[in-house]
Amino acid sequence: MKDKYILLASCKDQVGITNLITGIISKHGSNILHLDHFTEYDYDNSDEGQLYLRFEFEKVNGLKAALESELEQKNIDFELFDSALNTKIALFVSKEDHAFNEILLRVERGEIPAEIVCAVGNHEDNRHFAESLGVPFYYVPSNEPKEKVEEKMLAICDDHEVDLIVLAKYMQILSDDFVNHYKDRIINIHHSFLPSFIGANPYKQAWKRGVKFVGATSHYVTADLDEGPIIEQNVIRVNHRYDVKSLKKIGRHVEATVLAQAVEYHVLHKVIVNHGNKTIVFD
Ligand SMILES: Nc1nc2c(c(=O)[nH]1)N[C@@H](CN(C=O)c1ccc(C(=O)N[C@@H](CCC(=O)O)C(=O)O)cc1)CN2
Repeated sequence: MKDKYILLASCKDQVGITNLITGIISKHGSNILHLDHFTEYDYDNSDEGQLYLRFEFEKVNGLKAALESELEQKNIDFELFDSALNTKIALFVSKEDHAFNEILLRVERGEIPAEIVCAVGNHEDNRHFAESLGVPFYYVPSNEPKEKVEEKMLAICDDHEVDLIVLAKYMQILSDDFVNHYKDRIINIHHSFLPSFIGANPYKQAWKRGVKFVGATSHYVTADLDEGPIIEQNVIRVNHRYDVKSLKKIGRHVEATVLAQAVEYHVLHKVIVNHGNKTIVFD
């Protein structure tokens, strides 16, 4: 497949933006391969809408610079990605392996177009599987002050030029400083259908509540625990016969697939985080 650019753009909704961008692309002789757009009007203030756009188009000399110049002049927020450059992922894990293995295997199979450059664990349990796939595993125990633990993890991520951190059931809360290093570039899998059951032990909370569905939510990580912009969710039916152990068992499959789908959306550059702590996930 030919290399291409992916453009994510957003601005105040107004006539002519799509025409402006398609005009620049076409003027450089590039073929538009995909185009998607969405306009959101505030529920309380229907006067001002926000336009979100996603383009895929052929790489052509001079086009990147021309687009960057024009979009900056027009105060359009944008990110321009080169499909030839794979996202570098750091996988963080504690003890549970289901989400960790799912991401490793999907990248290994080429189903998720990315490169897992390292794994970081606060337990040694998942070292063997990571190293069996050639992924360096760094053991960073969390029995030291959080600041020291995170200093080590940031250094590992810097050394590997990490673009995206994926928390595959990593069960330590990251500090504001750490999260700010990777704004909208840390994806977590929470083992409940948020906003239900935030925090620790969501399956125990769900069992006590007598729910008829359990679920999982993948979201960008912010300083507010489990409150970040939601990328993907799913649920599975349960009933009164499920104890907490059974809920956890059936939930593992949902957690792994929801996280994998969220990571795939991100590395395909299909996600825009809007100002309202929500996401637009393009087709
Ligand atoms: N800054 C953030 N860090 C993390 C988030 C997040 O949303 N923001 N998600 C968690 C994962 N997680 C739920 O999905 C989660 C993990 C652990 C706990 C928790 O309370 N753990 C310990 C305390 C650990 C600590 O103090 O570091 C506990 O059980 O008491 C709650 C939710 C990953 N990090």
